[in-house]
Amino acid sequence: MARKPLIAGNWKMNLNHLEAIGLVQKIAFALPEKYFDKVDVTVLPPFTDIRSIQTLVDGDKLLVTYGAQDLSPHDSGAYTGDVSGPMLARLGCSYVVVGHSERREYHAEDDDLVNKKVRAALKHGLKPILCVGEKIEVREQGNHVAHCNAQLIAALKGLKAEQVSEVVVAYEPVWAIGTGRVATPADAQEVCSALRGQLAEKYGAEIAEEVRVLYGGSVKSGSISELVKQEDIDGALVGGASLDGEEFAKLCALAAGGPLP
Ligand SMILES: O=C[C@H](O)COP(=O)(O)O
Repeated sequence: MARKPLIAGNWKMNLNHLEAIGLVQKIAFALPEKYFDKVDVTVLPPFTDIRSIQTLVDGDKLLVTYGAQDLSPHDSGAYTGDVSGPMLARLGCSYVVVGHSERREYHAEDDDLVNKKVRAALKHGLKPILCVGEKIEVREQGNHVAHCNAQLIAALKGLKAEQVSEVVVAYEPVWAIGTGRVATPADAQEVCSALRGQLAEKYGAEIAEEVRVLYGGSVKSGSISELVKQEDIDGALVGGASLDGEEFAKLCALAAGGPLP
């Protein structure tokens, strides 16, 4: 089964709601509708931008979807500062990032919490974009594949096979994030293919064929084509390059197989 590529723009902690509207308009203007047959495009803004993006997307019937960068493992209650799955679902979010290395590092999120967040997302009809990836020391020791497989299996613990088919996996080597040092297509393919292999072993070949596995880490329009040519890479989780509307639209068009708009 051919998987439709997904390009997800993780804005991280950038852009207020007015700037967010401007960026989504730029993307929609630069990327004609025909591209959306061949690539799914989503933006992942800060929470404070989501309502404005929802209004724009709904009002102008844009084909760009949107989501969030994190969610609470809880549905409601006394969890100051948290934002829940039901709240995001009500705002029309399609995706939510879970287990990004920046959350693991700066908010001490462990595999158990990541698992709870994956479950919370699925419970409310949000597709989790589950991030896994190794730090440089792990790669230097040659343990990157085992490390990423272990993160994947821990995050999916207790899920049924049909739930796993809703998950998007993103392989993001920590050493490639925001460094300008993109993994080679072969390095990225090695891990993405191993992750799909793990999914096949645990949940069956059919499910593993359905799951989209993205690569993330310094992806730009100049590197996307070679990455998506790899058998097991179904798109990208893009940070820095997603903040530039024209560059992001170009990247999406190339992931769709071109031509450039
Ligand atoms: O979520 C996105 C990644 O952390 C990649 O960020 P980057 O493209 O700025 O390296």
